[in-house]
Amino acid sequence: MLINGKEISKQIKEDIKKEVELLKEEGKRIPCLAVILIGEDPASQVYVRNKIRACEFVGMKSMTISKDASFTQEELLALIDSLNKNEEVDGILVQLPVPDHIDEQAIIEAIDPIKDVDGFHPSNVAKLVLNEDGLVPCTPQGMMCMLDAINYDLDGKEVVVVGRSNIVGKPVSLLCLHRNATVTIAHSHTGNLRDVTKRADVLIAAIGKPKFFDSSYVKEGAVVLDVGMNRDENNKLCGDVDFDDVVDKVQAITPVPGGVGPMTIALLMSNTLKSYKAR
Ligand SMILES: Nc1nc(=O)c2c([nH]1)NC[C@@H]1CN(c3ccc(C(=O)N[C@@H](CCC(=O)O)C(=O)O)cc3)C=[N+]21
Repeated sequence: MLINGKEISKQIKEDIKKEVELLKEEGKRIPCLAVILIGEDPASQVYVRNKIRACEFVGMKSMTISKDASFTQEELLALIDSLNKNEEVDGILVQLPVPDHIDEQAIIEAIDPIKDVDGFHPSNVAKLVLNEDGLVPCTPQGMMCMLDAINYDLDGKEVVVVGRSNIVGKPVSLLCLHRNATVTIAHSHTGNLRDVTKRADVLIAAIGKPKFFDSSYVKEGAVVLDVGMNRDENNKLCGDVDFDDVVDKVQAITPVPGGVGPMTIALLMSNTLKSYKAR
């Protein structure tokens, strides 16, 4: 079974669109997302454009603030401060990665946690660890929605997450744990990775290596969620999973493109609406 992220994300955005339309009918203020892009990375420009397009689809306002790569950390902190204070702005997203001369963690911590639609601020991270209500990173949330879409119950299941980033690996592990899965986090220092991943009822691939996981890494009947966003030898978009090799062995799998990526954007809209309501 193919888990169609494009379709599931469309449904989520349709629901948000209805909520925003209701706000408009009631004469209320419209939710607004501010996206900051530093530098000219072409991939980042594509993602930011997709985010703005999603705002238009759901009827939200958006602000794109593009600065060239020489923009300083002090200037960026001042910009974030002004957006924190701007009553019209509900969500603030600084597109990552930022140039080397900017301290990423300092930027994340400068964003008002109530406007932190990425869910990367330490106070939102703490809430996630404690299973309290807060803003949760978009990609991990999107993956939970994909499991919900196929009615997959994580309770008692073995989940193996490969990758330990703050953006994907760690938060998705916590979400699975909170649904009573047995969670293993594997990474570049894991010995016998194949032995670990072959135990997985749910395999979450988030290492950034094109087509790394072939069928020898996957248990028969597993569910595979592919977070990879890579280019293959023909410069075609591909995931961390060798889709063609794995597809016949699994219960369900997410494609790339059209899988986790579109879900990330839909959940960004959802987080922006959540920030709006909280404010
Ligand atoms: N502060 C911050 N927040 C992020 O959420 C964030 C970020 N920085 N930096 C970069 C990564 C990457 N990311 C993607 C979102 C959507 C697609 C997406 O829509 N992908 C399409 C294909 C897009 C294409 O054609 O290239 C798909 O998979 O079907 C991909 C990648 C968000 N990120």
